[in-house]
Amino acid sequence: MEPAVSNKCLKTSEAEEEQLNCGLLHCAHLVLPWLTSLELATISLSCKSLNATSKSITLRRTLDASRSLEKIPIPFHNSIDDRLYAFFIYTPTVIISNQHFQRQCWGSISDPQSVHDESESINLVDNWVDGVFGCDCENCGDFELQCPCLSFDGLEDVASECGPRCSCGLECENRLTQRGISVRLKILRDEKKGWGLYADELIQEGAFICEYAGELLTTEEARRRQKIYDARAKGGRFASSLLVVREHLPSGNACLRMNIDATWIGNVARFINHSCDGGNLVTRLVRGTGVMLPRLCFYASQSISKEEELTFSYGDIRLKHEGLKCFCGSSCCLGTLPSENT
Ligand SMILES: C[S@@+](CC[C@H](N)C(=O)[O-])C[C@H]1O[C@@H](n2cnc3c(N)ncnc32)[C@H](O)[C@@H]1O
Repeated sequence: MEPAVSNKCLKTSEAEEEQLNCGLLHCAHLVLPWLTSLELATISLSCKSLNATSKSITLRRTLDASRSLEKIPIPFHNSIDDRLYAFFIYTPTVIISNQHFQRQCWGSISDPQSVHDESESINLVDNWVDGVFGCDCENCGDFELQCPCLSFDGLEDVASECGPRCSCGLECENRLTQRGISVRLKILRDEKKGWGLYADELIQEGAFICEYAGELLTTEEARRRQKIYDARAKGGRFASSLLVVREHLPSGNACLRMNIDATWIGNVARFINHSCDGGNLVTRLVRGTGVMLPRLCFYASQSISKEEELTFSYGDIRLKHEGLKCFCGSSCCLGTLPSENT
């Protein structure tokens, strides 16, 4: 009789163990997508099942840098080294700097809706100007009817769109940049420049590519971070993405300054590398009617073929003596990347 009793005990404990493993695996699927790449790599060493879960999360991360926050997935490809993807928090548009927003679910097998729900809690910049009302056109795209939001002031680097108080919806023809990325892109690794953004289809001249999204910083905070980034860049293997946008009046005086840092929180524009010849992109400040801050948007300055890298000029000024080496490869390359005092 005795062996039968112990067999029964054994069966119960095996069943319990299986149940425990199932529970652990379920927890792992919920928790691991919230980890950074380093944390994920560390935990994957602990046991076989966590290793397998980490691998499937990593694979899903490489397939879409935008975590389904854009309409079209934007994959990573790397044939240079062992980095499978770049880790950062994704935001499709500019957000107010938020020290508390440090984690985002990425690579989960569950519905990507979880990222959408969570992104709604991101502090988006939605700054309305009091007393400004929007248009009430039936069709803003009808050129004859002249939507008042389509003001043309003759400046090529400024554009206007319908805003939050207009009666039209997101499908309005005059809200192109608000609908997000609609061209196929991919992120490739280069031996000298690190990650870069590439066309994954033929892109027509003038097409909207993406906004430069990131954390909106005060000038004081931008200066503090730039010092840290400069020190880290000297050690190699660190790329920062802090952009200072200055809008100038026709007199030449600056009237607006925005500091956008996409180093930790941003979108795929953070992968656009510099080219001394100006590259194939132009930037334009896009203002929505009744919205205080414009958004910096990239457009194709020429037709861009599939597999071509998307680049623009970071500027003309080179103030830092030990500037980073430039590998843009253009015939007019100046040898170092532009650098200004933030
Ligand atoms: C906005 S990020 C671009 C994405 C970056 N390559 C990465 O791996 O994340 C800017 C950084 O990319 C690198 N970079 C951009 N353009 C470059 C170029 N023409 N030559 C060398 N490095 C470049 C520099 O490290 C620069 O600080």
